[in-house]
Amino acid sequence: MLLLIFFSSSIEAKTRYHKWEITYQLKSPDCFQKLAITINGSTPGPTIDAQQGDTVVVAVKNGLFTENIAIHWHGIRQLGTPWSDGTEGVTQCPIIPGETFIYSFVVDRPGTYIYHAHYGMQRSAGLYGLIRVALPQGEVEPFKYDSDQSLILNDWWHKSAFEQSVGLSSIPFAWVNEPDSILINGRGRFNCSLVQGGGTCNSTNPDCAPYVITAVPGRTYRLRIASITSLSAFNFQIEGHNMTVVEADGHFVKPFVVESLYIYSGETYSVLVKADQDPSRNYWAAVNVVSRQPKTPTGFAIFNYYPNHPKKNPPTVLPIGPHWNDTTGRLNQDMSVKAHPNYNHPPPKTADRLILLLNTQNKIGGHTRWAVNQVSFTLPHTPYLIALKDRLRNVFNQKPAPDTYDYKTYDIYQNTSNQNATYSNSIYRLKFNSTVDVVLQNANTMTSNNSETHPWHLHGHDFWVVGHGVGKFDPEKDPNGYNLVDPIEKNTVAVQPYGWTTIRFRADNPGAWAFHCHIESHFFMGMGVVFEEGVDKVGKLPKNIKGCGAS
Ligand SMILES: O=C1O[C@H]([C@@H](O)CO)C(O)=C1O
Repeated sequence: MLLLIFFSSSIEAKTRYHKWEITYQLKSPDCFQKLAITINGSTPGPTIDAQQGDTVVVAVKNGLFTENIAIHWHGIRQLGTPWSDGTEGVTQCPIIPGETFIYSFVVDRPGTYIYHAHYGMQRSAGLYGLIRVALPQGEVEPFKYDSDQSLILNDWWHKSAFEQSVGLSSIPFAWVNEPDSILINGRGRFNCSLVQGGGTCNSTNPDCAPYVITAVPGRTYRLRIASITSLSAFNFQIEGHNMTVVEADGHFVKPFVVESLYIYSGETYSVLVKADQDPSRNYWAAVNVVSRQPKTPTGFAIFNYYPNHPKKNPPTVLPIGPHWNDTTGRLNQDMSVKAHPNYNHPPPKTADRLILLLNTQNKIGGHTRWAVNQVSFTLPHTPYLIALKDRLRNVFNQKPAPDTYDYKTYDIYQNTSNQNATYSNSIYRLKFNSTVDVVLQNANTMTSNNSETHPWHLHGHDFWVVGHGVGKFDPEKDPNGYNLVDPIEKNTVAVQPYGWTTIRFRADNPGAWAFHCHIESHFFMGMGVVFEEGVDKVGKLPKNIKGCGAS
């Protein structure tokens, strides 16, 4: 009998309740004091730990005085709960000050995920954290480790999210510029002697003491590394230690070894690191900006060999990482990530629809914007999920968004300053259960000889990364090179400068789902689209997502 009770409780899914209050607080994560958006007083917010199959319930109270909020559960597919995706304007109305909104969703896959604000530019104000989903009782990962630790990487500005968003939407345009510092688990280091124009900066503030990972010599550490940057692509390394990549965006990877790991905003990886170097000293864990000219000092934590003092600085200089402009190195890593042979679910061999998306930077009516097939995305006042389900037709542009661009004549190396793009909130409607290929095509920006890296994130799905290439995608030839054998499944993938990336997914999750560049300012400037599938199959919408626009 006892055994029976034990058995049934160990397989029963749990409900994990969290009660959060979102408030502004003065914080000094990089020694410089700034107003940050916190969860129960902290940034990053609390880690959500759960087990596969559990239901996570988060009651979010908006304790900001004058700002709305919404929180997205990044990498969680929201099967059957599309209204809990937390995407303001797409799946819900924002949570207004003083109101409490209850998110409730099932974490259906083990792995490492993120949560973050999905309203305006609030992510860069500090509203983010980690979600770790363990395997069911009795199951183990296809790799071994002695200890499981997490590092959440971020970029940080002293300017407020308000000042940034006003700059981005003004004429003349004011770019957010490179971050002031890099944060590892919410800790960074700004050189206080560089503070201009006042402000409080205290280099001995314990808030900005470097994060320490303590390792026992000979042991193997699983490090879950997540990037939630608003802009930067990073390279992460632990001086002198190789890392074996074993997980990407919640999927087990065919293990491969790197000296350093490239990680883009919205991605998560697990790596295994063995503490097998000289145990008489500590080592730097270093984070460097790549793919944009780095103007931000190297971020660092201390990889501390027990029993050395955790605050003992390594005797070496901080590693500077690979050259920022080494696109080949980054593309090589992109192509090395494949599904683990025992967890491989190959994609359908053909797709029912091909959507070619050209990413360009444009001027529209004097504003600097990003566009996809010459359409710069704007969010409607009535969230799509509500408009579609309740058949409110005049609340967004009903004309389908364009499936292609003029790929025969478009020169991806040309400067886009003379291109004419338009604003729209039109969407892509996908046939339920169809297989869709989306090719992300990168191009030159409005600056000559410049093309940037964009990490694209899909809500509500994982996709197979079936191909990456350099130059212009050729729909006749390039699909012949697709990996349909063991492509990795992910929710975020980068498209490299002047390159292309193809993802394949099944439109099998009823709802309305954003697909966008995970650089916060780029989505703010229009770099995104929305897919709808099977909205007629969505259950009754909860009332609490409504109340804005025509809803
Ligand atoms: O969207 C962007 O704008 C700037 C620059 O292109 C114009 O100032 C930049 O680097 C971006 O990524």
